[in-house]
Amino acid sequence: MSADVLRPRRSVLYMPSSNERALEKAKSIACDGLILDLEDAVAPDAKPAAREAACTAAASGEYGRRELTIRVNGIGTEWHDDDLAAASAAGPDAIVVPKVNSADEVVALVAAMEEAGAPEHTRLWAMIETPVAILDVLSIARASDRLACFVMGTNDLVKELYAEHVPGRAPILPSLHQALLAARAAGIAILDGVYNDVKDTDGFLAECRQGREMGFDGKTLIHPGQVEGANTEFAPSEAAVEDARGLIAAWEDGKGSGVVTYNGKMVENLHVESAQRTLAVADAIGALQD
Ligand SMILES: CC(C)(COP(=O)(O)OP(=O)(O)OC[C@H]1O[C@@H](n2cnc3c(N)ncnc32)[C@H](O)[C@@H]1OP(=O)(O)O)[C@@H](O)C(=O)NCCC(=O)NCCSC(=O)C[C@H](O)C(=O)O
Ligand SMILES: [Mg+2]
Repeated sequence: MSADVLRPRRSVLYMPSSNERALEKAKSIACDGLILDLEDAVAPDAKPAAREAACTAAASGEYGRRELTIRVNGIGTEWHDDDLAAASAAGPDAIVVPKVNSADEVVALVAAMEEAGAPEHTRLWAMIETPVAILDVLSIARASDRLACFVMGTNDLVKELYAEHVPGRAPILPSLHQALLAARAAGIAILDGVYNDVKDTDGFLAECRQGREMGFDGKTLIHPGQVEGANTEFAPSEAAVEDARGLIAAWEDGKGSGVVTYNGKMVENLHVESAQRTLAVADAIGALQD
């Protein structure tokens, strides 16, 4: 397991880069990552100033352990090229590109980042939020070593499918699973989409739990009030850590046999590997400092 794959991404908060107060506040929010937005959350008139603010923030080194990313405007928009060039030069941890639709687009994005002088540590994160992306998601996931993460854009996906936002998300589960399969096959991280109702804590926590059970690494968020819940739901619980330790101990006690039981359940090598991953994730979270 590489360090990058294990980097905690339980809570990744979007914020409009045009909102100076929010950019300042973010320095003390306990999220694992930030997406400084230049796209949907920023009005057309405010985009040039927002671009400058995001790039200044990314270059400032003032966001501590938080993984700092900039979401540029989409390919083909009037702002995209300038956003990508400026963000590349600023050197955030990643550049998030909305509505990525093909492997060719990934290759072209990486070439443009390199041409604009993006430092090696600046990765590409691709938003998966259209039907065409879902239908070609494995080739997108495998298009470049610089692509480190998928971010689900569930609002755009619901819109494009003519679907509806419903509890349990049945209309988009096949798409979410398809993207998860591709991310895991390619060995990259994947973040769940946002929960729009910032006042509905129960609904938000239920959706976090669902995302974690499906296999997402974390959730994208739109409000600071969602951070604590995501941090808790996407971290292994104390019980899960204890269970993982017990399972590994039972396996080691029965060394030599291909299968043992723990708490009455069959344990094989693959369960041991899952338990080791749980402990590695818990350790990576435990090592975080503010
Ligand atoms: C959703 C909001 C518009 C709500 O704003 P507001 O009503 O002002 O919230 P509060 O009054 O509760 O705010 C309390 C304080 O917290 C700060 N704040 C609020 N949101 C953020 C944030 N995201 N990051 C940092 N700080 C934040 C406020 O400034 C208040 O601070 P203070 O004044 O000091 O008390 C608002 O939360 C918001 O704008 N959220 C982000 C929206 C956004 O970025 N949208 C775009 C990304 S989502 C998307 O596009 C998904 C995808 O593409 C898809 O297709 O699904
Ligand atoms: Mg979107």
